[in-house]
Amino acid sequence: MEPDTRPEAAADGAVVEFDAVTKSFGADAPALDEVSLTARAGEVVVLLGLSGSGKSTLLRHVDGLQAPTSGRVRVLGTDVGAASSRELRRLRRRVGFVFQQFHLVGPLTVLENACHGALGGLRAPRLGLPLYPRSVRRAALEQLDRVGLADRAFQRADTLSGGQQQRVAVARALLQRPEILLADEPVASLDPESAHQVMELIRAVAAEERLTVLCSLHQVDLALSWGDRVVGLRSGRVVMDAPTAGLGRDDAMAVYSRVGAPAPAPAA
Ligand SMILES: Nc1ncnc2c1ncn2[C@@H]1O[C@H](COP(=O)(O)OP(=O)(O)OP(=O)(O)O)[C@@H](O)[C@H]1O
Repeated sequence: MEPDTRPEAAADGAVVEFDAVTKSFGADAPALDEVSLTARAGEVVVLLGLSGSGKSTLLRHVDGLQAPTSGRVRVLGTDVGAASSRELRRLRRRVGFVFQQFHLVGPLTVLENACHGALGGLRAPRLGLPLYPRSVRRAALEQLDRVGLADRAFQRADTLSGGQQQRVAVARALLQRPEILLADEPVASLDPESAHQVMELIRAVAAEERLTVLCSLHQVDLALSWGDRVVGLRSGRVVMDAPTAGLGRDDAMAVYSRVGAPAPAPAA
């Protein structure tokens, strides 16, 4: 039998590995301080922490938008700090990103916004829906169907509700056929019902595609409902790393206590 030479196939199934990662911006206290964590294929990891605790910085290291000051980040077999710009571009094609503010192009149709998920794999920029290959348009429609919005395909994106726009952003990310999905406070701008729908959708696609999800949230209840694991950050340090099964709301809330207050210890 041929040996499995795929670089991403770590023996323990780890697809994201942070090893003593510190990220400093100038003379300020580091945004990430000796962070070590692992995410495995198909795992939904929720990041909790106060504003400024380092959640976005951590996510930006996973798709190589930022490189560590020290320590090592390894994602799908790529050492992010040592990768060439070509290797980083290749990595980013395998990592989808969903943002709090959706980042759709409002005047364009829902379908064209979904098609943007294919841009990383196309040779030239596409201006206008007809310039996308038919296969891309078909795949984008399938993803819109999956998020329940196929009937809105030819509507302007900015005429949709916030929850619907975020579902379009998920469809756009899925068009990339990512192996990792990063979500930076994806439901912070949504009402509770829409937030629930978006988290349910992310959870469902993670299960169907064995996607690894890293998602920052401010809502502890959503974290406990939808995550497999909670990683708590405080001032750039991991102060909690625990499975959600058996984790109580008060345990998770301890992440938000101020410096000096006790918090659950990181998992061994
Ligand atoms: N490009 C940058 N230049 C300088 N400082 C930065 C930069 N990016 C982040 N920081 C700092 O790093 C720290 C962590 O920021 P980060 O955005 O990662 O926190 P966060 O937990 O995602 O916050 P929020 O919940 O408000 O989004 C903050 O002190 C922030 O000011």
